[in-house]
Amino acid sequence: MGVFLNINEGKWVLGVGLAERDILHGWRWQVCWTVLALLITAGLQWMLLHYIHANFLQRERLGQEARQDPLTGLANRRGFDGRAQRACSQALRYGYPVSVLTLDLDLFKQINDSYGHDGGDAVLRCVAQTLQRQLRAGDIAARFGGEEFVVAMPHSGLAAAADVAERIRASFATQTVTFGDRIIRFTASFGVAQLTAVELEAHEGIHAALARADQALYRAKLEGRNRVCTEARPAATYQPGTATCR
Ligand SMILES: Nc1nc2c(ncn2[C@@H]2O[C@H](COP(=O)(O)OP(=O)(O)OP(=O)(O)O)[C@@H](O)[C@H]2O)c(=O)[nH]1
Repeated sequence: MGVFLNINEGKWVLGVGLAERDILHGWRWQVCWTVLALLITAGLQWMLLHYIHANFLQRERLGQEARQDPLTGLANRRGFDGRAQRACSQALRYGYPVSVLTLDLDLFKQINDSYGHDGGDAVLRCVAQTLQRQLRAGDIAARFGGEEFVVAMPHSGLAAAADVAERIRASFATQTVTFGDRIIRFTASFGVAQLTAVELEAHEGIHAALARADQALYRAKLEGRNRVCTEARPAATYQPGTATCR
């Protein structure tokens, strides 16, 4: 509080008011508290956002792991199903074909027996890498377990898919896996089938085509392995039980 006396042209003027220091004293504290409160709020918000982000990333990672084969990094059955289903819906909508191939390594037990489980695993990783190199970006490759792999190929009819399978087969047959100071050679057998219009439309129709590809694969094994077999007829008129090999 301040008292001011002003003598002006013989008149006395008395003024009473707060000193500048008193006014600013409260104001400064208010600013300090406000800034502190803002900083605390911002810190809490940052911590909350950080927690939500970390939680989101963890969920994403767990979801990814649930859809991925840990050995090869390819999709597992669950990952394949989701992506293949979407690919079939798109194919149906835009009117293009989808084919599938299944592949199974030949005499893989012998590889495990000769080079151990780690040697076998090295071959499985090599298979996955070769598939990723040979396939188009829109193709969906997966490991269903053991030495069994599948690929869904949007935009590929039966003949085109068989060509892709043949290219992969040839690639396997000529490449080697270096395991320590040893060289592992391997081959695989392939079955190929094209989804029918009904299968494209049906929920999980791709599994019917995979079953036909498996029948063709079985023929490939019977006929001597290291070969590609396709279902025998165009997908629209296919009767189960027939397959051609090359
Ligand atoms: N290294 C390794 N081996 C596996 C894995 N999963 C399954 N196997 C092995 O794969 C082998 C499959 O053998 P089989 O089903 O007899 O088939 P195959 O020897 O390939 O013979 P064909 O299919 O008739 O050519 C078994 O020895 C399994 O133990 C895996 O994740 N890693």
